[in-house]
Amino acid sequence: MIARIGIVTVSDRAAKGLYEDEGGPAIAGFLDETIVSSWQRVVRIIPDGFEGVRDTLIDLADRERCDLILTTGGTGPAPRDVTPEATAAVIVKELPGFGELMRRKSLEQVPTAILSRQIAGTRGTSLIINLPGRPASIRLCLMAVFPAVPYCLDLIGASRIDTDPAVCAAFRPAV
Ligand SMILES: Nc1ncnc2c1ncn2[C@@H]1O[C@H](COP(=O)(O)OP(=O)(O)OP(=O)(O)O)[C@@H](O)[C@H]1O
Ligand SMILES: Nc1nc2c(c(=O)[nH]1)N[C@H]1C(S)=C(S)[C@@H](COP(=O)(O)O)O[C@H]1N2
Repeated sequence: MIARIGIVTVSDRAAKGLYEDEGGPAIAGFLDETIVSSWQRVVRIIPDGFEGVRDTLIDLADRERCDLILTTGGTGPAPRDVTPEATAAVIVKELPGFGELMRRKSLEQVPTAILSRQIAGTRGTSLIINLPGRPASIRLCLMAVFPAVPYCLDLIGASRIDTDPAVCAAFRPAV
């Protein structure tokens, strides 16, 4: 099966068209550069808000059958930042290591990295990962965690993805 990857920008202003979304294209650019096997993208740009983010994640996981879903935005402490809450409502198993590692790497870039409450987890055969809203954070965060993503997809029965080791070497423990 060809892997399907959901790319979700959660931003009030990008959803209204007040600025052009740079987060979704930054995620897609990383994936284009990194993944050498075939994959299909499913793109959404939605405003902040619990129900909208929750329903989008459920739609991408259960109906669109996305193997991997990457969100950007809405992870901070502002009142409308509820992407982690919506993600927590949708996942069955949390994978705390993803958020821990992304925050640790981001802290080398900005002290405000601790303000991101980004989480990750699985729902059926989908892996969902939150990224901060700042487009500059996306490559850094994905470079940190992506080596573990293909094996995680193997373990949950999702479609296989292969990466270019020159960009980001996937680690699959020998069996
Ligand atoms: N999708 C995006 N495209 C381009 N720039 C973005 C995007 N999301 C965030 N940014 C930039 O990063 C900054 C911090 O992102 P944050 O998610 O906190 O935005 P925000 O203030 O909550 O507003 P909004 O939800 O309307 O994007 C924004 O002020 C904006 O400059
Ligand atoms: N790598 C990286 N991580 C980062 C940032 C950044 O600029 N680079 N911004 C931080 C800031 S200022 C905030 S408020 C939080 C949450 O951002 P979000 O609400 O846009 O998701 O992410 C943090 N993580």
